[in-house]
Amino acid sequence: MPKVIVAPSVLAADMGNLNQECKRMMDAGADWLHMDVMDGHFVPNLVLGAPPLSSVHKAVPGIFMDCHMMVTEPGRWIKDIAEAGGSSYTFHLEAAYDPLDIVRKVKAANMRAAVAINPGTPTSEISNELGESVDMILVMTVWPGYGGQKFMKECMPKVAELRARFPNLDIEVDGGVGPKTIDRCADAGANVLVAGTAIFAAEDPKEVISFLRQRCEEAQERIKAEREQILFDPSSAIDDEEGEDLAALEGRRSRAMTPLSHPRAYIRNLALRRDSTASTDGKMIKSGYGVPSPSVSRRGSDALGAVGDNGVLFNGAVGMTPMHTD
Ligand SMILES: O=C(CO)[C@H](O)[C@H](O)COP(=O)(O)O
Repeated sequence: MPKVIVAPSVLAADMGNLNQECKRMMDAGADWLHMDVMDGHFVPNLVLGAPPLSSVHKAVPGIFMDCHMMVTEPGRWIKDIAEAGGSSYTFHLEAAYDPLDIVRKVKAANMRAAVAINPGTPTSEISNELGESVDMILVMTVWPGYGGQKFMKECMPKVAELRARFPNLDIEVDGGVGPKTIDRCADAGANVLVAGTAIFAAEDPKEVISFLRQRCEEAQERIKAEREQILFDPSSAIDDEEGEDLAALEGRRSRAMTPLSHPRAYIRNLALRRDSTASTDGKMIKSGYGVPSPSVSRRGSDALGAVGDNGVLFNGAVGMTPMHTD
């Protein structure tokens, strides 16, 4: 799993002292600073732009500015943000006419390229080509525009699905992330954690940053260990949260397992499917809940739907899993 990165969101900073606020976060152990840029059109708020970012870049040595562009014309600001010292440029998929072209331009400007999706945008909108061309995907866990909103846990299946498709990609979550919600994010597979209010308003930001990092690293270790155990002994894939095993779940599609209802078991079983598929060397691709489809060739499965990283079939086996709403 990729390295855990904690990025305080400056939306919750004292904007009149932005340079000082960013230094304060770096001293508290932040890896990146998440710079929210809003144009008043894509979101109903107006915040930041290249000049203040340039000032921060000059005043805070070694800062990594993770620029989240909540703007209607994402291609328009690439040069300005690069010249201001931006390290990463995240544009919204909803605002992009040609996302791959934006990615090319961002990389040509020597920044990391990332794409963001709003709570209402499904992961199916992110093509394999786009996912493989970016350095990071940002899954918004609130509707963008304002800090201090309630974390939307219903966005976690999207994180889990993207983690399964792109095992080594940075996956960022932003909105309502903090000590109370970190476990959901970490269990779903997020590794870049943006938190505004939870860090800036804390009495001890250092403590919050290290808590978020620690919980996420622990989840990564747990997922890795569980995955190794499954590879060693596939029959151990018992859902310890509900006491149900894979075989039982297969016969009960109407109460499907989802990342939200059974987060740890869901990720374990995605890994199991991925690895057992990979081990057949492309001769057999599994679909649904571990049901082999020997007649589906790699070419044939491409026609049915996308084959994700390591051969996971995304013709709906994961993406269209009925949601468990209770
Ligand atoms: O992009 C954002 C809002 O559009 C912010 O980064 C986000 O809301 C962080 O703030 P908080 O942690 O207080 O929710």
